[in-house]
Amino acid sequence: MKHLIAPSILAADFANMGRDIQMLHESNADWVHVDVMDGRFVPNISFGFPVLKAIKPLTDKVMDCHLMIVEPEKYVEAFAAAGADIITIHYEATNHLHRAMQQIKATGAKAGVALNPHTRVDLLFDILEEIDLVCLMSVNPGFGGQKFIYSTLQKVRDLKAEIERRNLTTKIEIDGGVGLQNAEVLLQAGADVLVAGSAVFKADNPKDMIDKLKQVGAEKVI
Ligand SMILES: O=C(CO)[C@@H](O)[C@H](O)COP(=O)(O)O
Repeated sequence: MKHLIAPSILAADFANMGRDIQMLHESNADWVHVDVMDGRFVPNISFGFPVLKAIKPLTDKVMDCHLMIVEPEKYVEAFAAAGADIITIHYEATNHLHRAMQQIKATGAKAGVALNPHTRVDLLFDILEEIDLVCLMSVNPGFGGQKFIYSTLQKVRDLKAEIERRNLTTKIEIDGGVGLQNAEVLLQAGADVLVAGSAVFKADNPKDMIDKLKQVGAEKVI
């Protein structure tokens, strides 16, 4: 499968969000990555489902919602109703991951799990069949513009090997510090989706940067 690019609107200009979504709509981006932060699970507050609801009608791109919030189960239906196509919750934020995956899928959305940099990928293996997307955090969640944590690479390889061994369709998404400097090595390790915030929105030409990230075409070898 050709890899997908999901620009993170955490790095967009919040005063011109409509303009930035229009830019993504016209671009070759595959998904729009929506980072929801509550000031409790992470030490930052971004935006919630009212913003998702406002941007949803502006594009038909997949809305990839990453909930960095405590008690995510309380808000799954609200995010689905606001237009989330993928709802990703944190492993570290729930005691009932299997049930939460079922809850998300019951809304019609795809179900994702995000792992903080310190959380082992094998903790997901018992319920991997239930997970549509694993988002491996390659920075500590909460802020854009951080440095990529290189130990993520081995996690990508280990997870990819397990997904292929079991012939599953679970996608691997990498989130944090991703750009042209590490896209190729991430794809070689087995990544399917690259989230890029600063790399896209701080570029002189964001649409060109999206094209460049899409063109990184390494053969996947594990
Ligand atoms: O979830 C997060 C941060 O918590 C990410 O989605 C960042 O928004 C990615 O930003 P860059 O590292 O690409 O600037």
